[in-house]
Amino acid sequence: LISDLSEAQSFLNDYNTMMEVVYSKSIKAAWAFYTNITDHNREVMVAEDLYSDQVAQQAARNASQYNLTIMDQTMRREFIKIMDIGSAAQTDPVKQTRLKEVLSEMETIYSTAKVCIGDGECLPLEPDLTRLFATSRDHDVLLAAWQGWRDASGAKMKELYTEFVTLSNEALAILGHADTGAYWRSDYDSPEFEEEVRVLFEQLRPMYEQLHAYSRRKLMEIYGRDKFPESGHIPAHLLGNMWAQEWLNLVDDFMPFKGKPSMDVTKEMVNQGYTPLRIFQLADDFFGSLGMIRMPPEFWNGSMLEKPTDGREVVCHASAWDFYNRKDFRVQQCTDITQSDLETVHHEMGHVEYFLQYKHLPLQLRGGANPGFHEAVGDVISLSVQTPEHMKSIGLLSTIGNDTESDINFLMSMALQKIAFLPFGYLIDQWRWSVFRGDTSPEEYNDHWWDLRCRYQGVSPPVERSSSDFDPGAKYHIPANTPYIRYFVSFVIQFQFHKALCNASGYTGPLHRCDVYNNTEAGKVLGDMLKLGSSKPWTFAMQQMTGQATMDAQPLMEYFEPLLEFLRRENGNDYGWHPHCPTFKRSV
Ligand SMILES: O=C(CCC(O)(O)[C@H](Cc1ccccc1)NC(=O)c1ccccc1)N[C@@H](Cc1c[nH]c2ccccc12)C(=O)O
Ligand SMILES: [Zn+2]
Repeated sequence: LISDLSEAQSFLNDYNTMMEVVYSKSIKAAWAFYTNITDHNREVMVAEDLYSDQVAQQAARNASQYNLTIMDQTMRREFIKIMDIGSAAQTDPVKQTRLKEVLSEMETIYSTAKVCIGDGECLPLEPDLTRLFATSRDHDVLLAAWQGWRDASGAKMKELYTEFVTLSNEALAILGHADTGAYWRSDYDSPEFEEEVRVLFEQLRPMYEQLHAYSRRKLMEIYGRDKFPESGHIPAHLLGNMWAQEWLNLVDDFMPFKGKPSMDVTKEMVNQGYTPLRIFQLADDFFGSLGMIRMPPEFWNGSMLEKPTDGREVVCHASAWDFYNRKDFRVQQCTDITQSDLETVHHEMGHVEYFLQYKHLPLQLRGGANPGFHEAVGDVISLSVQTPEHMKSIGLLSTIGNDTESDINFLMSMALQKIAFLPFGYLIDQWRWSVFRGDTSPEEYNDHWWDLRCRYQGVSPPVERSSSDFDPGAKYHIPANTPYIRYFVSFVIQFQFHKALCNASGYTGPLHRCDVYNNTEAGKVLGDMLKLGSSKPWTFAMQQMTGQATMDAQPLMEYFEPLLEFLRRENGNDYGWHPHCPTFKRSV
């Protein structure tokens, strides 16, 4: 083994120079495909990816010649990351090509899926079906869209997903990973990670149960009790979202105290002629107010901020892009003028702020402290933006009610985004981890999915499901093969971060009314954490920013405490649901 540190350092320098060129070329090909889905662009992307995999394989082989024991922590960390190349480890060209083709085919099916309704009109997910779920209160229309979407997306990719699981596990086994899920969990540096997130979920479950009970009661008033199963579940198509993952669109129906200003600023944004560009400029202004890095010209010139109108098929699910050349940083989003997309814009820009803050680091250290950190950055900013104070200061809210009732209304709008999401954020990778480790066979894919949905989310299928359905495939992250527990982690730690920034800014009021806009002390605390990238274990970054080294649900519970009290009073003993899905009465 080579035990010369200067040689190891020059290997790293050469590696960075070479891989910046290789990766940015491969990412440019991916961008071309995501912003214009054609067979040609897909083939070019697959070919570029195969090439960069081979270069990564060679670099990993070279890196394994060096003696890690003589290196400092950061250099050793960099070498370990260079050697852990994930699914790029597959050296069989047929299998490697097939793996990439299967993934790009599933991504294409999902991103071009449409639901054809009556008069030959076929609706895509964004913006049409998303708007329909936000605005329609027609049970049958929602059911047709819910079922149609699953027929057009998930049902079309069950065989492909089955093939993907085998190919992915095989590739990762070459590096010694037990399965794909084990590889994904290794990003959190803790062998007890599964247990840690289970404990967090159990801590937060009672709060979700209270919100679920309140929501169920409100929905029964709208749709009639006969539309709800005896088991206590809420039918999955009635929560204002294609996956029932966030319920913000129901805020006006769910508002506890009527007669107060609506917490849904979507109408106001439309009335004021908001454009996608203006929403991005608003988010950019917030980062600037914290003394953090604003988006560079390349961002504004290169990004795709709205769905093209030239008939091109694009991947509309939002994404942020680091081209690993320290110059090009972009967002791709089919931005609609809604409050939900106002959040997503801040979420995506949070990814880019992280890119900008760590771009000075060697390539392998340009990543989140852990994947949950990357997902939390934009959401922390959004917690300040959504306060009534901030909404009023940007002219999207007319009056701020400081009375208890207005406060509860505001907390309800936040709970419909953050509390509603928790079981969904938790269950997706419970399902995937069990598939990757072989505990769930392809015949069981859909049944296990609904078992988790009924058990943890208290949501049931509105129509009977069959084994030819593949409902997990109707959610972007499954065909896109993007891990999901990162969002559950983010929804917990973003409140720890929010509390740390509020403390740093000298704020002493209730956590849910804190707005750190214009506060450069808060910006410094956040920026200093982002600058670490993945150069240190995430516990170090957490300790530096919040004073403790663990994930902790306490700040989230503190934030929502006043609402929980209200919900417990409202619900009394009328809460909870049967862990198993309701059975469908066979029509005789
Ligand atoms: O998927 C997203 C946002 C998209 C993303 O920014 O997380 C994107 C997903 C993606 C990953 C890989 C390829 C393509 C898309 N992640 C990134 O762009 C990204 C970029 C760099 C580092 C890490 C992530 N949000 C999730 C979770 C979520 C629901 N509601 C929310 C509200 C606010 C924030 C997140 C959510 C969802 O829509 O279900
Ligand atoms: Zn994200």
